[in-house]
This record gives sequence, structure tokens and C-alpha cells, in this order.
Amino acid sequence: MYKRPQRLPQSVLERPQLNLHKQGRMERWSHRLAAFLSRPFRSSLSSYKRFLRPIHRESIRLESLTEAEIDSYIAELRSELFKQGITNRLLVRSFALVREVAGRTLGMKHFDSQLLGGLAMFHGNIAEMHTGEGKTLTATLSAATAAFAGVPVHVVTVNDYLTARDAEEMAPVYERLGLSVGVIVHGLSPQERREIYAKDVVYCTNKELVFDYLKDSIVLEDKQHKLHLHAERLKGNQQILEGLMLRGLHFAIVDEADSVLLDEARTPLIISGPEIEQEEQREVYQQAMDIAQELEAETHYLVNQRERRIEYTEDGEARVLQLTDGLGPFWVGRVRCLELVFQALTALHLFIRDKHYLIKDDKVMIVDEHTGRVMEDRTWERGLHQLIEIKERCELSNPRETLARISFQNFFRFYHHLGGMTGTAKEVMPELWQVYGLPVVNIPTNKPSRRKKLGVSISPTEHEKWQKVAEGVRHLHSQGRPVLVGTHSVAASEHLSERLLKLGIEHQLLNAKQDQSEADIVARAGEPGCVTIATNMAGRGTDIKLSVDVEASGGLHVILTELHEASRIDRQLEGRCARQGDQGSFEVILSLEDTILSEAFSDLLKRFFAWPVPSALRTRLLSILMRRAQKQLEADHARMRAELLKQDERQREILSFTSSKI
Ligand SMILES: Nc1ncnc2c1ncn2[C@@H]1O[C@H](COP(=O)(O)OP(=O)(O)OP(=O)(O)O)[C@@H](O)[C@H]1O
Repeated sequence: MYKRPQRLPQSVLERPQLNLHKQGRMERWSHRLAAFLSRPFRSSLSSYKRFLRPIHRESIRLESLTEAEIDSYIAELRSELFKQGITNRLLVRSFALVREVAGRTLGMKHFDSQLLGGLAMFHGNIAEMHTGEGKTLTATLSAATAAFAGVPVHVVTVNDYLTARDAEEMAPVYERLGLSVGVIVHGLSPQERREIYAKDVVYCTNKELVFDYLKDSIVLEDKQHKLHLHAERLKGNQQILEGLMLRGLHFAIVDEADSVLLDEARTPLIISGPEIEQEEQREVYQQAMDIAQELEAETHYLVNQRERRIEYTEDGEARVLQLTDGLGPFWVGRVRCLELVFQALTALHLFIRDKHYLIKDDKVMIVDEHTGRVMEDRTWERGLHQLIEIKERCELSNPRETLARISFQNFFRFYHHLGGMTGTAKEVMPELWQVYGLPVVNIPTNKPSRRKKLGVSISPTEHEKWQKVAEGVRHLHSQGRPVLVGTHSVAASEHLSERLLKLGIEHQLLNAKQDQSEADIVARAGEPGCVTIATNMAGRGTDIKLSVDVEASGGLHVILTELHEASRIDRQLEGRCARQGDQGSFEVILSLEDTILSEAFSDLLKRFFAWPVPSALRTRLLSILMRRAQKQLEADHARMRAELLKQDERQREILSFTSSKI
């Protein structure tokens, strides 16, 4: 049942609601300027540092309390927070209590850096804490404090593995504090979800959460405003309220915030209805595929792999219309003909097997590009899924009708209060502020980093790159050091795996095809001589614990084998080693044939590579070019996100207009 939560104090709730997409260029720039000027006030670390001393004073007092005295302290604090809301005095007491309980239950007391991170996210910021600084433990401070005050809390992260792991590891803290904690993962029934969302603190993935929200919005139809909900309750219409899963959107702590709030925000989330049985569609899709195969690249269409874009040429449009002429009743109307053949071209040229999707049990399964995981039960829209099925000769599924859709941007802006954390936010600070009104606070590390960066090496061909990677792995493996190799796609991970097998190097593979024993693979990855090849699945959030002898031999070595579409994602992989002041090293091995490079500067690079310049200088210059290509891609993606938000808002306006009843 929908319950109004105990609200956070107004000062905490006041976040500017910016909506850039209804503004002109001048306004946008003035907001950017305002964001820049207001940053020092809104995100100053010093304002949080002043809380440290009182928290430590209170911590010392708590250390001497018996378990029974801690129980009474919890009861008293809860009741005060519930009655008074979250004042600074109670915030200090709550943080000190959570710290003390974490020490007693997990043997880990929050470091000062974690207290600062907790304070920053509690006050509606993104806490930028370096990789491995212990964000999982940090989140307990804000989550428990808000939950004590009666505010339902969602701790949101990017995948089921991290959600379940974080909730399980932190459960003893919440349970000792008398708070209930639940986990939402794929495959739960609506009733199970309803029960879990009723708990004080809920760990969930962004996708599960948004889909549950969309399902609730279908139940509510046009009664989504809170006044409507109150009216329904007054009318005694419990049925509609009891049909909801969520208790509203109150306080969300977003872990891996740059990934959840930005990287994933390029694709809207859509709820589909039942399948539409349309026998004649099969023939139409096959015809579209045949026509697409008949068209010639460069003459009829242009493919830009880097931006993942296809365009018709003038000749191409004319050819499509010519080829579709007289094909049947579906093929009337220029826009429809061009769109379906366009989707077929997209299926043929932009979607690659074992990178964007897998074939499992004769079905096309989408691989999430950001997390490297298979997204069960998800399909692409507007015939694209069916066209990929035709391309791969799989059994054709029926298209589905769209019932509800939303972008991540619009969804997260619905929360009363939003905070987050990540290891990599500095590049996207302006976007986080513009879209969500979230300032970034950089939190210093607890201990200085001991990560050794071994630089970049670039081979002319992919073949030579993989040879170099395999040689490097063999060398480190023989020294008994664990190695983690990050690859861009399932296909690349399998290719390297075959090479290592030929060299007789034992290793473990973590990709979308082999995700059954993820926790076991991660648990072994820090053992002496253990070699792990992983796609993006291990790129974020995974905590590889090192065995004692490994720390002495130099720690975990990480190899990046292809640049990702954002330097933040590369830094996340780098962050798997040398965590919490441990030893560790990081190396980048690339080739001129990597997609990001070959698309951006193919001819220039090849000529440049042949120049007779010292190899160190050449590598340096090539690295600069690569980062430029990456920056360009980041800018393209930011534009796509802005475009999606604009579309989403336009659609919302249209929908609200069409849903009004006269
Ligand atoms: N206060 C603490 N005392 C001792 N160990 C800690 C403390 N906080 C965290 N750790 C340890 O630090 C390691 C890293 O923690 P965690 O995985 O939460 O980091 P993270 O910041 O989320 O990393 P990433 O950015 O990669 O997601 C874990 O092994 C955890 O047990």
C-alpha cells in the first residue's frame, strides 16, 4: 500500500529542477555558468568535514556501550528521527551508530573518507570516491539514517550480481540496527516484489526498478498524481493501491552513478504487451532483409560504425522505393518502406553476434553493452529484433505492442531526494548537474594509491596485439601473479581464451555466455597465478580479494585490450587492482585495428604508423589520438542522451494530451 513517507528536511530536499530541453542555447549556457559558480557552495568538502569530529566523539561514547545499551540507543534515535526529521545533531548520532554497528558486525568501521562520502550523498550529491574505497559500506550510513526517519530507501546499482552481493554483505549491519533489507533481482513475482519493496532498505538494479515503476504506472493509468492516490484511498479503492509494487520514489542512493544515470540513459525502457500474431509480418521482414542485402554500401547507404549510424544516400532511397514497388499491401507509403529496410540494414551492419547479442537455444539474446550481461526477456523494438532473427536464421518471434516507456533521466528525476556515488564522475560533472541537479564532491582516498601504471602499447594489427597480451599473461602467470584481462566483447574474450589454451595457460572466463559461477570466478581471481579473462561483467564494482602471498608479489595485474566508448569505463577496469592502498599494476595493450581507432582515423593512423619516428614518441602521439577519438565518442553519446530526453518529454506531452478525457 502507498504510504506517505516521513519527509527529509526541506534544506536537504531543495535541489533545483532543471529542464534544459525546454531552454534555448543562451539559457543552457547561463545554467552551465550558474552550475560552475554554484559548485563551490553546493559541493564543498569542508562543509562535511566539520561533521567528522562530533561523529568521532559520539563513536567513542558508543564503543563502551553494551549490546543491550546499543538496543536502547537505536530505539531512542529512531523515535527522535521519526518525530523531528533529520537534524544535524541526529545525523551525527545516526552516522556514529551505523559506524559502531558496522565495526561490531562486519569488523569494518567506516573510515573518515567513507563518513565524508556518506555525508555528501546524504546531502544530495554524487560522492566521487575512488575505485575500491568501500562505497558499499559507505552507502549504509545514508541508507540507515533515512530509513530510521521512516523514508523508504532504494540503493540502486547496475546488475543483479552487485545488488545481491551488496545487500548480502551489508545485511548484518541493517539487521542489527533493526531495519529490514530486501533485494530485487530478475525473476521475482509481483507479490514477492511488493513484499520486498515494503522493506526499509531495498537493493535493486536500475532496470528492475524502472520496469516495476512502469508496471505500476500501467496499473494506475492516468491516476499517477499523488492527489489521485489520496482520492482513491479516501474512496476506499484499496484494490488499485494494493496492486502497486512500489511505495513511491522517495530516496535513492545510486551506486555506479555515472553508469546508471548516464551510460544507460541512451536507451529508453519499454514495457511491451502481449505478442501480436501477424503471420504476414514474417514475409514482410524477409522481403526487407532481401532488399537490404541487395543494396550496395557507399552507393546506396553509408555506415558509420563509430557512431553506430546508417544513412541512405539519395540513390539508396530511390533504389529502395524501386525495389519495394508492387511487393504487396504492406509496401505502400514511402516512410514505411524506407524505415523497414533501414532496420534491416541496421540488423545487418550495426549489430554483431557475440558482441551485441548471443544466440542461445535458437533465440536472439541481447547483451547489455554496459554490463556485458545477457538481458533475459528483452527485445529490440520496431522490427529490429525480428530482422536480427532472420539474419541469424532463428525462429521468428512475434512483435509486441508498446504499453509504457520512460527514460532513466525522467525516472530518476521523480525521486524526492537523490544521491549517489561512483569512482568516475569528473568527466561528466556538467551533465550530472544539468540533467539531475546533482553536484559532484570529490572525496580523498583513505590511503595513498600504490597502483603502478605501465603505460600504453599499440600494435599495428589485432593479431600482434593478442600475441602481446598472451605473452604478457604467460610471463606474469609464471611469476605467480594473478592477472585480469578485460576484453570488449564475448568474441574477443573467447579468442584470447583459445590462444591461452594453445599456450597451455589455465584460466577462467567470465562473459555473458558463462555467467553461472560469477561469484566463484571473482572469488578466485586474486589467487596466485590465477588468470581471468572478462568482458565488462568484471569491469565495474567487482571486488577481487587478494590472497596474502599475492600482495607480496606485486598484487593483481590488469590488462585493458581495447578502449571503451568512455575513458571512465577504462578507469573502472583499472580500478580492479590496487584497491584500499594495496599493490597492483595496470597496462593498456591496443591495436590500430581496434574499432574506436580504425573508424576515427583509419588512413591517417596507418600512414602515421609507418613514419620513421622513435617508437616512444609514436606511441605517445597515438595515445593522444586515441583519447581524442574516445572524447568525440563521449560527446556523441552525451548528445544522444540529450536527444532521448527531449523525445521522452515530447512523448510525455503528447501522451498527457491524448489521455485527457472530455
Ligand atoms: N572501513 C573499512 N575497513 C576495512 N575494509 C574495508 C572498509 N571499507 C571497505 N573495505 C574493503 O574494501 C574493499 C572494497 O570495497 P568496495 O567493493 O565496496 O569498494 P568500491 O568503492 O565499491 O569499489 P568499486 O569502485 O570498484 O565499486 C572490500 O574488500 C571491503 O571489504
